[in-house]
Amino acid sequence: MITVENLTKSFPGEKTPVLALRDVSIEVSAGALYGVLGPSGAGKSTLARCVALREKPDRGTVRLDGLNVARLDGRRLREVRRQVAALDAHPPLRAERTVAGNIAEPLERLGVDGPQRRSRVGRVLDLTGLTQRAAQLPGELTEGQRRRVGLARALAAGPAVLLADDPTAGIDQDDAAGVLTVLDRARAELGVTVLLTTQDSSVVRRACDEVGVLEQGRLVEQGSVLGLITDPASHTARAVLPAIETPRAQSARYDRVADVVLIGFASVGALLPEASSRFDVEIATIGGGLTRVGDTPVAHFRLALRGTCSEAALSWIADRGAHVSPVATLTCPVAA
Ligand SMILES: Nc1ncnc2c1ncn2[C@@H]1O[C@H](COP(=O)(O)OP(=O)(O)OP(=O)(O)O)[C@@H](O)[C@H]1O
Repeated sequence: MITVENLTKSFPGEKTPVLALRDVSIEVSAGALYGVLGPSGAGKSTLARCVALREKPDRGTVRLDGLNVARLDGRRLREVRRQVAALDAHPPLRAERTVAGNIAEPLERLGVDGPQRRSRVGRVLDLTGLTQRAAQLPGELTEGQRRRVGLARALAAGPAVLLADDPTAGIDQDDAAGVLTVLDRARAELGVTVLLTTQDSSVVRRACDEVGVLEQGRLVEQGSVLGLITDPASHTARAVLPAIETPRAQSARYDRVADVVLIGFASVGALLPEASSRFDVEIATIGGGLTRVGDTPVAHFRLALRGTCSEAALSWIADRGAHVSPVATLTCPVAA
């Protein structure tokens, strides 16, 4: 578990210091995939560097499994550093060494013996989908494959925490999906706690179970992604859910209009048809759409209902766990 408390970090600026982090506190559960989401300059890399012990904060504490890292002495600090791996955007791979050799390098430096080294390299090659590439040289790989070699290197020594600063930057959608799959497998199969930073909300939607949103060095929101999207006004919901772009006039022809967030197979597939037949109301979807958050189907729809029991149908939908926000309907001007 990573606990960051009241972290503040500034850098010297031209006239006044640049406040990169302002009193930021986050909590990353053990084994979670936590995404720090924010625009360029929000302080994401600075936060990742402070957690990776590569940067010293002005104020505040970083605890790894409850241990305040600032209080550790030389030997203990080196041990803790070994538990925290950081993925570089452009991993420094040795051109003359094979993929397997590059992955083995950090283990060689740690003095891990031959058989153990081979077994660990084999495991992370498999985890990163690079087994077939083990004997190739970095120059023969795509950028996405090189990024996965970097991940394999970072994971080889068996860290407890992996910090991935913008892991999908500069690679195409397919390569990005490959990198996110590896991060998910690292968490699921090796129990690694992953903290990634990104400007791309689709990375949070596809891969993260927890999120912290940074804006101008401040944490404006954090929590589980599925929890935060139940409030359509949250930063996470606005970044992750399909947008509703329905002209208001379209609502006028209905008795009730509401925006709903439906989470999970059961509610997305069955709730609306059941409400329609139970209450004998017509339910039309006049905006929004479907997406997936991780593996979970999620809908953000604008529903328009017609029928005397429209209100009761909406209450029934809400009682079954959907998040319903009524939308005011326009009344049509009546011609004189
Ligand atoms: N070493 C440094 N010296 C001076 N200013 C810095 C330094 N590192 C970061 N900053 C400043 O701190 C602020 C936060 O930068 P940071 O790189 O953490 O943001 P970011 O959210 O990671 O941005 P990006 O997504 O573009 O990487 C920015 O204003 C940046 O210019």
